[in-house]
Amino acid sequence: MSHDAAFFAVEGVARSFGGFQVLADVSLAIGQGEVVGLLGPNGSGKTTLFNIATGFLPPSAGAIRFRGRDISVLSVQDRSRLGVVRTFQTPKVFEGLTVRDNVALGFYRQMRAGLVEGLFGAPRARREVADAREASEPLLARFGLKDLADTAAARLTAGQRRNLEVARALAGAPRLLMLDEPSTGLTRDEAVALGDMLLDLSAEGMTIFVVSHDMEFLRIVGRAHVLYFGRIIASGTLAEIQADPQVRQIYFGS
Ligand SMILES: Nc1ncnc2c1ncn2[C@@H]1O[C@H](COP(=O)(O)OP(=O)(O)OP(=O)(O)O)[C@@H](O)[C@H]1O
Repeated sequence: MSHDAAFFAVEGVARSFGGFQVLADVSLAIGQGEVVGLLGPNGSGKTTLFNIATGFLPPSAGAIRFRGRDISVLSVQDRSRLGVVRTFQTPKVFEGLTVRDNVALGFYRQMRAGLVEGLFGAPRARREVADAREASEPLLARFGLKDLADTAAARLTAGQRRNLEVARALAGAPRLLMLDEPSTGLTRDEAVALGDMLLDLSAEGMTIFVVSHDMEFLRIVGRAHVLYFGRIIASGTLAEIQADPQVRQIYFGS
């Protein structure tokens, strides 16, 4: 698969909170179709980098480029419309809505008008709601959620919630799928199943950027970067990173 280095790029990103520098001059690039990991100990700045990449936080310096365009000033919604879609460390689902409607909401950005209104009864949006629910069915099936489609999301297990969150993200037709600690809270079997699912998506051409410190889960990445105190200290294949003396020292403690 050919990798276009300009597909997604973090360029010289820095971020401070108060006087505390959390990210310092971070640059990395992801080619179209790649699966790239971001590792690092707790507090090294991984989630902050994700928040900056997706528009939840502005950087203090630097830029985010997507498909050649500087998207740094765009809102979360505008980035999502362009295809930069993320999941969260703690899955964000609408507890009171059914599993099906949680996935249906993921189709919202592709709709002309008020899916949210439609879910709450405005007649003019009902057609779109019906369409979104129908479009959700293949994703529900793919993520093993078909039998739970009419269940309130609040009743799901941690693994099911994670699958639901990823299914909803996919409903947004991402070009770049960003996952923050996706194996957290999953059993080993669930993590393996989710990793296999992401490999399938990658084989279909999806570009994936994943934060994780779960080395078994990270088998899915082609390359990874290691953050330490807000700087990238190593980049390469997982094997290269695992063999890096500095990474071994700070990350594995040996
Ligand atoms: N809004 C904020 N205000 C102040 N400090 C913050 C804020 N967000 C993050 N930080 C600090 O920035 C540092 C990096 O946090 P971040 O969550 O990005 O790290 P992380 O690598 O994702 O860690 P973890 O694996 O624990 O999630 C931490 O010291 C954190 O306390």
